[in-house]
Amino acid sequence: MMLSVQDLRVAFARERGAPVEVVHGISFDLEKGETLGIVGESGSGKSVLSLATMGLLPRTARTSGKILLEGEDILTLPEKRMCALRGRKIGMIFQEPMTALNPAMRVGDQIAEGLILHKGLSKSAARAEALRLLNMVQIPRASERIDSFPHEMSGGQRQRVGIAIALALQPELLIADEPTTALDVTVQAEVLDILDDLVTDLGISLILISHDLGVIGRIADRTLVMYRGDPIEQGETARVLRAPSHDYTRKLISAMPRRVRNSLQGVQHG
Ligand SMILES: Nc1ncnc2c1ncn2[C@@H]1O[C@H](COP(=O)(O)OP(=O)(O)OP(=O)(O)O)[C@@H](O)[C@H]1O
Repeated sequence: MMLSVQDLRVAFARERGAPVEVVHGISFDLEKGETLGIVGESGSGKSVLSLATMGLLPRTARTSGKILLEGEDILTLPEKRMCALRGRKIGMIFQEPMTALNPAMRVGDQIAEGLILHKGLSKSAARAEALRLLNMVQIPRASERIDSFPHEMSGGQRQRVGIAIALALQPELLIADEPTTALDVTVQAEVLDILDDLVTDLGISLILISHDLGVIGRIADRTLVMYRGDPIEQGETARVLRAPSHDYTRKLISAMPRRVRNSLQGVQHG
């Protein structure tokens, strides 16, 4: 088992009064090579859950339950050990690649940086690896683009660079928080397909977080639906889409464009 979250609760301390609980007892398991989609509206606790998994909750957070990463409980690990896991075992892909990338540094150098720092690669070996990664995320003319600055690339290409950076240290678990929300719909599909292929090829486990069930439905094996901090439904994505057991899930499904809904539910249409 890659990740096992067991009855996770997160509350935030306030200056006055009792802490406010925002995640109310979430449990799920994630196998190696599996993609779990977490869907829910704004404020449902998706980001708090992903920060908890990265060991990045603010000091005001109070937690209970367990987040076992290959058996080690992230909630009780010393910061030093957590730092070692972050990046190495767990990679993160962010919503807006422009804010995650350094605008003043060539993309190849940004990918190489982690390899030199954490893996002890020489400059030239790191550059060669950066080029391999850029090809892997299907950046066209990668040998030229390696020397581009982020602003010289399209949004979709920047997000691919973000994926390359996350993959550089060969993590076993990737967390992608709204990775395509900032992109055009056609580019969204491309980036999701690349992510899906990589996860399959490399045998990585992926947590894909989105408010959009259309995004989740495209690549997630299993889906967890969250509503105001509660896990209200969880199961195989195909089952959740075809036979949702909760009204809120039905609402999310009917909010999708019909064409997307039909294709995800496997409905034939002309
Ligand atoms: N540092 C914090 N201190 C206090 N409350 C917080 C903190 N971070 C998040 N919350 C609260 O936790 C709840 C869940 O927030 P979270 O960001 O996880 O939602 P989300 O589902 O990721 O929403 P979005 O899609 O808008 O990012 C919200 O009510 C939010 O106000």
